[in-house]
Amino acid sequence: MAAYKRVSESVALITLQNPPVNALSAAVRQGIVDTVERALSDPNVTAVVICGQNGVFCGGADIKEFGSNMSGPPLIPMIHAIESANKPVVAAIEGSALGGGLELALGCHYRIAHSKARLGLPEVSLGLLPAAGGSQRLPRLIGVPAALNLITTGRHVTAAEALQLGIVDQVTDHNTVDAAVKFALSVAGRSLDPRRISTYPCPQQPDLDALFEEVMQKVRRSARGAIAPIACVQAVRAAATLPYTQGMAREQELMATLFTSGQARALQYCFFAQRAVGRWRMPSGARWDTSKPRPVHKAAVIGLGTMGRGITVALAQTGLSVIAVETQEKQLMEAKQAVSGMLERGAKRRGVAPALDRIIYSQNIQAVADVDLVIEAVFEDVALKTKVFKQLSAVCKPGTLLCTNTSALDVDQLASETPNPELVVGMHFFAPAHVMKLLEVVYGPRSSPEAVATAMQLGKKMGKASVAVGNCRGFVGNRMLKPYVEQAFFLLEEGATPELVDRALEEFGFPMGVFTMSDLSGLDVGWRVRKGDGLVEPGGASGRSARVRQGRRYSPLGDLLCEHGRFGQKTCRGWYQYDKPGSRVARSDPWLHSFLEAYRAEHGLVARRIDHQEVLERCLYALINEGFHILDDGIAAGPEDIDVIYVSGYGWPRHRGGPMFYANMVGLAKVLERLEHYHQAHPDVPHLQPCSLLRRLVASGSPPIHRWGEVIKKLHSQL
Ligand SMILES: CC(C)(COP(=O)(O)OP(=O)(O)OC[C@H]1O[C@@H](n2cnc3c(N)ncnc32)[C@H](O)[C@@H]1OP(=O)(O)O)[C@@H](O)C(=O)NCCC(=O)NCCSC(=O)/C=C/CCCCCCCCCCCCC(=O)O
Repeated sequence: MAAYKRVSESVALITLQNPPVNALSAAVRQGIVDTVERALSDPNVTAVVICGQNGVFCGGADIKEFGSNMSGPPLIPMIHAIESANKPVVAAIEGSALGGGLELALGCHYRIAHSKARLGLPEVSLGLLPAAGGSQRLPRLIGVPAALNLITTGRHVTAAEALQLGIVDQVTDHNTVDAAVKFALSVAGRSLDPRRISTYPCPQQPDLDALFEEVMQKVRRSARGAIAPIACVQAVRAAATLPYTQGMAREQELMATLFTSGQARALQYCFFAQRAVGRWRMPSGARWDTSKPRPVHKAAVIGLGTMGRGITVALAQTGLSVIAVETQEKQLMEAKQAVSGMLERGAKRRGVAPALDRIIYSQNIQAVADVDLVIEAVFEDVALKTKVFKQLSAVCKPGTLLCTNTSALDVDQLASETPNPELVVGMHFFAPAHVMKLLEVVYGPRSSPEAVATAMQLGKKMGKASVAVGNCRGFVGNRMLKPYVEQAFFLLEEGATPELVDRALEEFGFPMGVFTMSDLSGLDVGWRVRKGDGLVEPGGASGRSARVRQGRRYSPLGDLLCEHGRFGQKTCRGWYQYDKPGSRVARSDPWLHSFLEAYRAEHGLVARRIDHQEVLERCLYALINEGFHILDDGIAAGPEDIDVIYVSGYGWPRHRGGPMFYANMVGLAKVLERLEHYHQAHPDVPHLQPCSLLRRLVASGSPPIHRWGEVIKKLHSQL
């Protein structure tokens, strides 16, 4: 809807009303059409101001409408009617002007923004392009290079940058609507011809072809198979080379392809999934809306290794006071230097002062006595972590939340070592912790809803995609990773190379394949875990038992590489070879290929031809199958939680929506059939045995993903 009011006698004030972000639903579009017509036909009105209620101009087209039959007036003629008006129309931009919201503003003759407003054309992140004239008007207004940057990245700009780019005409620190009304009165009666952006020629750009070629190459590289960024470049090219009307036709043509694409569905699902995980719930019935978080002003980090340093930076950048504790003096000094460096670099990038004075460093755990929350990030050793938790319980003031950053240990066990297990949760950050978006908040059977709410709120403040999950081995992300990596090892045994497996996964859209990832994170990490699980036998054992452990198929390949001192990038040798320690350039290693041949010969394995499809099906379906187990066990509340974890922390291509969404797109019956096929071929691999939830979903007619909850009978947990 849109409200209409006359202000200052001759200004028509149109207010978009669709909380919370005034999205351009059918009713809002109808409201705009009606009120603009009314203003233009009223002889007492000399100018028009369009604003949004509750301090938000407009969050763009209503994304919820995209999946349905769209009715109501279309955006393009509506914006055209505004641009062609014979009275000045001024957009008063507060809060956000995004997507269709900014396109609406670009149709206005003038734009006044509040200094705190953000503007952008983020359609690309929804698998679309700015198809209400945005791809044609923005380059005409600010030039091709700047428009390409905004439209292909979807980034939001501040009002100050928008002013600098020429997107807005004025920025105010005061009441935006008042400023816009005053401005509208001052320009009433002036010729509007120079203000209609669609009539502008696109600013001349030397060597246009070379520019588009360069941008297209860059976009293709970073898109990892996403089609919308490429369509965005093509649309801007149309703006730069064609008259406006033809450019608009091209914009529509490109949009028609994107609008119905699976990628757009996946990306729009991700948008809503990211918001849905904030509405967490636990098997006990505790929920986000009934659990009150505690205020956290002061936090502590225990252990300043790589993870502890990143967490310290993330907390300080969020505005908290931080006590950073490291008992080893040398390590403390190194950490102090590293943390300061990270804070300084981050502050420089964001144009703010570094938060150095928010951190107090100490060698003494007693220093954390008055903090509201502690994050323990000491070495991954259960005895050490237990000792730290006992010390913290004795030192901290009553009610302090105790969080562990463990990635593999049992959160319940640590909680049981404290007198107040209800105050214990896992906060599983991902390295580097100040950069990576994902945070798994792990609750145990005795974690209080208040503790979970506090950790979730802190994660949100830190700008993390925070997902509440139950406690189990590997939580959600690493638990699903295990069968994925396992399949990759088996594929090597059967005839694949690391290069082949990685290429298939990278073509699917992962930033790096499983073996490149393993080299980056260090092969010794998994080796240590497997040793702890009693799986490693020196020399890989021999005879029939060599490839069987604990009654199931096992590949000792990773262990054997570690025995050769091949730990990945840090040792210049792993699944690939590297020129220097830490180098990111993975080169094929003939040694590895000979090693694989010798290994197969020793174990009587005959290499066969393996294609990309098999790599994808075996690795991805095994991972997805584990996702179904996780849902069945009640460890994740819904498929959205799993998908947000994989998209935010494990490099799953966003335009494929996350593993559970992908399974839904492929078709659950197909995933089931392929798992059955592979399990028949490899009966000694339990991870390939289809999960009963997957069978139940298929038997229920494969409902759409938002209705899986009806089949996951009840949220129960193994806790
Ligand atoms: C920055 C925000 C605006 C606000 O952030 P914040 O304050 O943190 O709040 P959130 O939690 O994010 O959001 C609050 C709730 O609001 C919901 N929300 C937000 N934005 C929208 C929206 N645009 N539509 C619907 N709902 C929205 C959000 O989900 C929250 O609710 P809940 O918690 O989930 O219940 C931030 O929200 C934000 O960034 N929003 C998104 C901004 C954005 O991406 N905008 C672009 C939208 S796409 C667009 O505008 C496209 C325009 C082009 C024209 C489209 C024309 C379509 C028809 C063409 C058809 C042609 C093809 C024909 C095919 C054929 O031939 O058949």
